[in-house]
Amino acid sequence: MHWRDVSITNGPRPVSVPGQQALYGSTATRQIEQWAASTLPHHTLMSRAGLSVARLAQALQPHARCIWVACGPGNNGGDGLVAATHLHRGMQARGSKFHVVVTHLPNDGARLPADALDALQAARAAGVVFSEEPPAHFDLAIDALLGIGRIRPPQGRLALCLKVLRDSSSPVLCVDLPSGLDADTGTLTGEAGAARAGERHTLSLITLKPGLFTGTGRDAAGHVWLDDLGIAPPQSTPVSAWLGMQPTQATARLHASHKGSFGDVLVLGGQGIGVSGAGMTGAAVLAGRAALHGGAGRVFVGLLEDDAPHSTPWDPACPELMFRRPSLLLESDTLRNACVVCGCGGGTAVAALLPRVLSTARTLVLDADALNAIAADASLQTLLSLRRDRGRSTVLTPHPLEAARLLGSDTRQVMADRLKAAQTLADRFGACCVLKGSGSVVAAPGEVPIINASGNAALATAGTGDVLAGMIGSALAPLKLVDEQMQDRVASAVYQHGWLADHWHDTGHAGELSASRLAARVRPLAG
Ligand SMILES: NC(=O)C1=CN([C@@H]2O[C@H](COP(=O)(O)OP(=O)(O)OC[C@H]3O[C@@H](n4cnc5c(N)ncnc54)[C@H](OP(=O)(O)O)[C@@H]3O)[C@@H](O)[C@H]2O)[C@@H](O)CC1
Ligand SMILES: Nc1ncnc2c1ncn2[C@@H]1O[C@H](COP(=O)(O)OP(=O)(O)O)[C@@H](O)[C@H]1O
Ligand SMILES: [K+]
Repeated sequence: MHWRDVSITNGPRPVSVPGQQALYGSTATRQIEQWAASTLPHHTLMSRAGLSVARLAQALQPHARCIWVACGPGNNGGDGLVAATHLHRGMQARGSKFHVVVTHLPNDGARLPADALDALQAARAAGVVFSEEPPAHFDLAIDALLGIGRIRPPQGRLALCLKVLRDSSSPVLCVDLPSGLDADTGTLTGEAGAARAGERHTLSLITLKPGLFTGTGRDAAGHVWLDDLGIAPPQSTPVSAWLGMQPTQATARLHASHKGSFGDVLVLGGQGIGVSGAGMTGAAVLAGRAALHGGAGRVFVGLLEDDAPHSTPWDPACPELMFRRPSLLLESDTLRNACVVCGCGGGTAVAALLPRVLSTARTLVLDADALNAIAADASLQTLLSLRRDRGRSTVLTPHPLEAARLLGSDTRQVMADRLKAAQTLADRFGACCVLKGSGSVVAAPGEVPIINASGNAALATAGTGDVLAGMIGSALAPLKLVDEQMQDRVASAVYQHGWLADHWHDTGHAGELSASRLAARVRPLAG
């Protein structure tokens, strides 16, 4: 996601502050809204919301001649009507070439909410122009059709307006949420799909919502802005998720440190071409390189089903990697003491190692084929679930299909509620779970999940998940008692992974992003 800074002295601000931002789902937001409304004069929140929308619209398109405001049947539409009234007054003062057009879509036979009705009457009294149809051309559209209210599948004029908004090559400013986006899950209702054509902005009101940052939310929302409307959520309101935007700078290492200070990583994976005919050696090498660049003191790689048992594998681009036969590694202290990254390119061969790995490794990152093997074997699931009680730490790094296999569901169900899928896996297996994809979710047992704010589709290329597994391995390797710090530490690695993709072209001409180039850019995390 690219945050854009627009100069506004008060009101909305761009969401680009490092640290963790609280996200509140629709239920929590409604609680905050109702609590705030009960302490303020009637119509205050909608007045503030509409003014904020109008100001941001002006800042985004100061020279717009025609602004189309699409207003729905609820309070989101009310916000749009207040904004339209402010914009209309401003445009009127500039002359006859400038105008605002409102398309208002009340529900047949249903009453407008009181605030929205007031806003409609004020807009009419101010002389705002209403039209049944969107104008043929507009320089900016304001999407005030649907907000955090209940969403039904759109039909008729509502569906048509949504399509015009989603196809618009002119900028669109969404009020609170892109209409049709579920605030809690980031799934989008309606057939038109996420906008692809023009610039998109979303001004989130009172709270930031999880759905803006995961699943299809990021594409639908574009640049996200927040105006809290002067409301600080009460401490008692539970946070639904955190938006993870960790700093990535490494701190200087102490002079009096040695390679043992930074821990060992042991990568088990990379099945050779052997009997199956499908070689995936590179996956383990990528994880190993990432772990090394991520600051691990030593990195061992155990390749599975070695093709040429008497040859000595090595990585010419990264000769620091130490290759060992898995049979030796499984019997060594390294398995117990290192952070073990297991499964990258593990193929079918990894299943045989898992009983020993699950019972012995102190800290374990399970990726790819290790997850598939566990999904297919109830006894491995039991071993995994027992690890936490035995004082061992585990990270699962599934992409949505791997998550679906572990959950016994399908990818559609996982994507329908990514936060829930990640949290279910974390709670069920007593492990930290990174559900990968746009807006990766980092969940831990009994903790509020973190949605990662960095990364983009340049990462959708083979091997970047192996790099992430290695990065998490090096992030956890130096820690002794990791459980308390685990989720934040893992989230920092996930953030750096995405950050590197977001800043790929900042430092010269490195060519397009590939997994091996990505691994080479990894740096040790702070702390
Ligand atoms: N209250 C406050 O203090 C503040 C509120 N604020 C603003 O209010 C927004 C929440 O307002 P809201 O609760 O009215 O929900 P919103 O999403 O606007 O409308 C839901 C309506 O849409 C309708 N509908 C849904 N699908 C449909 C379909 N397919 N076809 C047709 N109709 C459909 C649905 O109809 P129903 O299903 O109930 O029949 C219902 O009537 C929030 O996002 C923020 O922008 C801010 O101003 C801050 C202060
Ligand atoms: N569109 C995207 N936006 C953000 N991150 C993405 C996107 N596509 C892929 N990624 C990230 O790239 C990595 C891909 O991992 P994975 O699917 O396991 O690939 P592989 O198995 O090829 O390594 C994950 O960290 C994922 O979150
Ligand atoms: K909206």
